[in-house]
Formats: sequence, structure tokens, C-alpha cells
Amino acid sequence: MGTDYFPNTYTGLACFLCFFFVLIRTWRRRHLYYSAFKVNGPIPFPLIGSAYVFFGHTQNILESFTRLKRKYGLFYKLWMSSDLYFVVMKLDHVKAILNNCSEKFSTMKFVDPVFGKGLLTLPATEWKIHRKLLGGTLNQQILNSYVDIFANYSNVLVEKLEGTLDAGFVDMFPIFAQCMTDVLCGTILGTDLKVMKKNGPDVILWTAKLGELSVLRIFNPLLHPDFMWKKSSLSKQTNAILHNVQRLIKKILESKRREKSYLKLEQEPNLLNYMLKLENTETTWNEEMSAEETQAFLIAGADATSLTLGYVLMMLAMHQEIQKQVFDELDFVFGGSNRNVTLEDLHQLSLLERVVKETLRIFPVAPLVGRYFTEDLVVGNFTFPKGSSAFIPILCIHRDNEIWPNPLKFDPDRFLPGETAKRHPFSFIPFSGGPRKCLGPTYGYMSMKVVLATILRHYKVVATSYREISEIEMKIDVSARCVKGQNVILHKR
Ligand code: HEM
Repeated sequence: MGTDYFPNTYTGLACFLCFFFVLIRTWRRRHLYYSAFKVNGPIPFPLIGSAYVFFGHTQNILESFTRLKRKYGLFYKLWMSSDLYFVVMKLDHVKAILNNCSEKFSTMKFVDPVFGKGLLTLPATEWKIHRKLLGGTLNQQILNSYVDIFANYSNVLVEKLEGTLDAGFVDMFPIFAQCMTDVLCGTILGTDLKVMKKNGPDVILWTAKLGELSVLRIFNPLLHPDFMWKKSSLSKQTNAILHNVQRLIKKILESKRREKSYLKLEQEPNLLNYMLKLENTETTWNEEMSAEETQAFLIAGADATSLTLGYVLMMLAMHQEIQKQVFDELDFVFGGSNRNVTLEDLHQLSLLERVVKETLRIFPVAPLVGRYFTEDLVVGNFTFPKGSSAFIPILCIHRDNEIWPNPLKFDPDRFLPGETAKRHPFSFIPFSGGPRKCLGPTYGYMSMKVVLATILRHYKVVATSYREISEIEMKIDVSARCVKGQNVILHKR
């Protein structure tokens, strides 16, 4: 009897302490439960919460959001382990959240391997300082000086595409990824990597893999603790790829430091020169920050634009009558000449811009953004409680048939000025919104229009391997990619 007594006492005490701990935690988090109680969502289970709805391949994540929208509508809750998320598609809620919250949700740190610890992922306090310092590096005057660089790399792309003409269906993503890596390096880093000419390094393909690994971690709470992640094979793959990305960036930075290229900042106003100058003038800026931001800008810029360009070609292949109108516009502006695209030309290519916008509507390559509530946020009669987070599934908003009638119809005229004015300003948010929105929309539109206006004067897209938009399956890592590739056939015009 004596030997049984102590274990029973300890077990009882442990149970009591556990119960007490759970009680205190529940009491402290009562505001979360109170708000969650008012909103529908999938049933949570111990440890994983409702994360089971995302288990599986990255393709399932996007499908799950679409399925959950059908079941719960434009606003529902998700428990990811013990973290509370609201999935928000009501436009006034989206506007209030993006305009008022600058903190990314905590799982965003799992995307660090892809984008570095730069603007995209930094906590709000550090982000504010970096955004203030770097915001001006993509101003209109600087971007205007990049048009000729965009055009020169687009000419190299035209040569490169010549080699694909007899190859049947070709996946455009790896080709555009090489082109946009050259474009980004040639502009914001002032470095000619010659990726297209030398056929590598394929930074953006590495990034796609890193993205996939990171998102598998985000949506699997069992891999959130570092010790679990480090034991997984996903972590080993991540480190191997990351090593290559970081080595490349280090090489670029070191060579520019040796050249003291920042002394030419006035003649070569680019992000890299600006950051190297900061290293010498701002006590708070260091070499590590330059490397992390280089990774953030390069990856964020090149991945999103290459994917979008691929989707544009697929849409033109599927909509030959629209492609014909684009050719008419190009012939009108260039009169059959193969000269470089200029800034003035860009202003005249309004249909081409609408085609890019309609593509970004149906295929917002960053399909999901998120915010963390550091304070309660009251919107209408609902309070998003401090300590919870919001997912904003841009893709579901862009394909919602109440906002966009017949959402899978590709119709660039939705972006005629009169039509845009009728819609909610947050109905089209491929670059997100609020103070933490993308830094590169103008860079993105300008560079993509130059690339398209150059290649579409040489080539027409005659086919894609998909018959209609609804057939195109997408998976998400940090971007929304085609499961079966962005396959098209090009012919000479
Ligand atoms: C098709 C083109 C692009 C799309 C669809 C896109 C989309 C986005 C989205 C959705 C975000 C996240 C904002 C949020 O969390 O609310 C973002 C952030 C960002 N993007 Fe882009 N982007 C594009 C091109 C570019 C380019 C060309 C650059 C740079 C040259 C760039 C640089 C950035 C940076 C630095 C951020 C972080 C902004 C911050 O947190 O302050 N993006 N982008």
C-alpha cells in the first residue's frame, strides 16, 4: 500500500497541475474563443486543430481553400494547431485588415529560406525601417531608366525562343525564369549574370522547390517546432538548395563591394548600390541585411513576373481573337519595326496591359497573403481579436462570381477604366494592399509589357496543352504554379 501511495499522489498532482495550466491558458485566451465561437469553420482536433483540411500535396492547399469557401462562404475560421486564423474574403474586411495591420503571421518565418529575412518576411518593427530606407529604390524615375535594359534582355529571349520552335509543347516557366533573373539582376543589382546565354544558374527553379518545402511546413503544424523540422528530410533538402542561393548572392555582393560600385550610385541608381552605400553611411545597416534584401527582391520579383508571363501566353493561346487584337495594337505602335520598346510605347500598349491584368486576376501568382493582429481590430460588428491571424486568399476573391461575373471567362475589357471604377478597390489585389503591399507593381507591369511587346512581334502562340481555364490545375508553394507546366507552342509570325 505504501509503495502505491506516492505514485498516485504524484500522478494526481501532475493531473491537477495540467488541469490548472489548461484552465489558466483557456482563461487568458478567452477573447480568442469568444470571437471564434461566432464564426463557422471546420471542426478542430487536439494538436493539429483543423489543419487536416490541408494535409497532402501542395496542390491540395488551393483546392481546400476553394472547397472551404463553397462550404463556409466568404468568412470562416481555421484552427491551425492552437493558433486561430480567420479566412477573410469580404472586401470591406480585407480592406480594413490590409490597411491597418502590418505584422505578418508567425508562420511567415517558415518562408525565410525562400525570400531571406527581408522586407517580405520581416517583423513589422524592422520592416518599417527597411521599407522607409528601400522604398525609393523602385521610384518612377529609376524605373524609366530601366526600360532599355528590359528591352535588351527581351531581345536575348527572342533568340533563345528560336530554339524552341520545333520542339512541340514547351514549358515556358523555366525560360521566363532565366529571362527575368537576368532582368532583375541587370536592373536592381546592376549585374549581368547572362543566365539565358549560359543556361543557368536557375535561381528561380531552386526557389520554386524551396517554396514548396516551406509551404508544406506552414500547413503541417507537426513540423512547426524547430526540433521536428530539423529531423525531417524536408529540412535537409531546404538547406542544400539554400546554400546555392546564398553562395550566388554572396558572390554578386562581394564583387560589387570590391568595385566600390556604390560610388557610382548617381549614374547607376539601383537597389544594390544603394544598400552598399547604406553599409557605409548607416550604422544600423550591415552586410547581412544587404544579402537578405537582395534575396527578397530578386526572388519576389523574378518568380512572380516569370510565372505571370507564362500564364499570359497560355491565355493568348486559348483566346486567339484577343491575341489578334494585341498584334493589331503592336503593329499600330511599332509599325512592323523590331526596334527596342521605349517608355512612350509602354503608355500606348493599353490592351496589352489589360491582358496582363486579366491574367493576374485569374492567376494571381501570389494567391494568399496573411496578417497577424497585434491589437483588436473592429470591422463592422465583428472584432478580430489580438493574437489571431487572417488569411486572405486572393485567388478565391479574384474568382468569386459575385465580384467577377463568369469568373473563368478571360475578358481584358473588365479593366477598361469605366469598368474598374464600378468595382470595390480591393476586388483586384494581385499585389495585395495597404502599407505592406508589393513594392514592385510598376516594375512588374513595365518589365512584363516590354518582354511581351518584344516577343509577340516575333512569335505567335498557336496552342497550349489545356483546352480551357478550368482544366488548369494549380499548386501553391509561395506562388501559384501549374501542376502540369505552362505549356505552349510558338510559331514565327
Ligand atoms: C507579377 C508581379 C508581382 C506580383 C503578383 C507580386 C505580388 C506581391 C505580393 C502579393 C506581395 C505580398 C504583400 C503582402 O504580404 O501583403 C508582394 C510583396 C513584395 N514584392 Fe511583389 N509582386 C510582383 C512583382 C514584384 C517585383 C517585380 C518586385 C521587385 C522588383 C517585387 C518586390 C516585392 C517586395 C520587396 C515585397 C515585400 C513588400 C513589403 O513587405 O514591404 N514584387 N508582392
